[in-house]
Amino acid sequence: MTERTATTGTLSTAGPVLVIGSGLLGTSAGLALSIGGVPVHLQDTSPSARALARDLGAGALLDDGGLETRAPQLVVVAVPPDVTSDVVAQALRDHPDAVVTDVASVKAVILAELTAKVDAGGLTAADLARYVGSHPMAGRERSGAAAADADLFSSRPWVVVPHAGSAPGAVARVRALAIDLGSVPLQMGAQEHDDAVALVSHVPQVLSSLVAARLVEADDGALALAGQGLRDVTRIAASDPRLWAAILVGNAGPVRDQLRLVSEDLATLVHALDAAAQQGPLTPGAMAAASDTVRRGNAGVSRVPGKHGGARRSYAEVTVLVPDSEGQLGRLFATVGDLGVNIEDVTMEHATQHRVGMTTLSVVPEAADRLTEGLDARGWRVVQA
Ligand SMILES: NC(=O)c1ccc[n+]([C@@H]2O[C@H](COP(=O)([O-])OP(=O)(O)OC[C@H]3O[C@@H](n4cnc5c(N)ncnc54)[C@H](O)[C@@H]3O)[C@@H](O)[C@H]2O)c1
Ligand SMILES: O=C(O)C(=O)C[C@]1(C(=O)O)C=C[C@@H](O)C=C1
Repeated sequence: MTERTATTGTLSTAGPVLVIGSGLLGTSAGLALSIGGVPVHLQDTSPSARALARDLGAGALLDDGGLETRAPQLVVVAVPPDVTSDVVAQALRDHPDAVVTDVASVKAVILAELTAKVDAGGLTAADLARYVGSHPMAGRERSGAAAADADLFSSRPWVVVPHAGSAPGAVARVRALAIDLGSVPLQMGAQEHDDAVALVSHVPQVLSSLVAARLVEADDGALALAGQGLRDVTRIAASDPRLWAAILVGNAGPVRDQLRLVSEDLATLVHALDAAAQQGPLTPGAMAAASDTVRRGNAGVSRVPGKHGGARRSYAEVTVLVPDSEGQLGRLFATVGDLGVNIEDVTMEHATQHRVGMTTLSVVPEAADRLTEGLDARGWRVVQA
């Protein structure tokens, strides 16, 4: 977690802000707002979750007394998607002067549930005008306050999802929150959002989980060969099953549609590999189908935006063998800094049998030779590509 001290009055969000749900997202938002000098109140059905968020510096608790007495101006609901509409509706009723947003990963189902509450008389249309859904495209595979980070939202897209009746002032306040937390706000309708995240977030989660699930009964011998490819594909397979079950069923139609397309592609490849397995690798069509799978993936991955949401830039990679002991990685980074080179990205692969890590530094191509020579001259073992 990032250690930063509070600064007063640097954000445009007016407090107090009430954060309901003090897990990963709520605590991260509470930390960033508190550091920016905005008073934050925390609520959570779990006493231990809210106490942990308070102890980490994300805000104050009702249980402790001494809360800022002014009513909240903004409520941020950061609870699982399946309970979000109930919590949003209660917040709209309890805090009649506040704008209410939620950060759930699905949007259309929550808006439909809130609209149904208006139709049933449990909420007024004027209440609903103060609600603007949102979704920061930032997170990680761990849940709870302990994984929170004040910089979680930094440079990430934050989708602001107004509905037809949202008050313009409410939309502006949610956009301001996104900017205050370091994000880049984008505006979309609920269904447009859900279709987009099915493709870029929900299906990747399913496929990562399915690949990792194949490992459950794998031999230890096979697992000992695991390299960076497997680690890259399975990082998000460690995500919370309860949260993701609610996300997947909450966006069932768009996720099903994307998975059907993936499953058609998979069936084509399986068919070609079946022919190669039975009739030999050079059986007509097999190479074409295999290469097409990877080639279409190349075309897709080249469209994934790079760092800070900009166009993906090609970096040169310099791989260095780093002894797996205290301070070695810090020493490597310090040497790279002394050489005047900026590290754009870094990945580590641990050799399973030796106490050494392969550290791959991504740098701008112009710096690669200087870095390689400089590290070599200072005794680092640079692995030639
Ligand atoms: N995890 C991610 O990467 C990520 C990213 C973007 C958005 N989101 C969305 O943010 C929301 C929160 O996710 P998270 O990862 O912080 O989950 P989390 O499990 O870390 O935290 C959720 C918190 O909500 C509390 N809670 C549950 N029901 C409640 C209720 N009725 N009232 C008050 N508190 C309640 C839980 O006790 C828990 O502390 C979800 O809707 C999720 O879809 C998650
Ligand atoms: O980086 C991760 O670990 C995430 O899963 C983050 C991620 C994503 O898919 O980008 C996951 C779900 C959220 O709704 C938003 C962000």
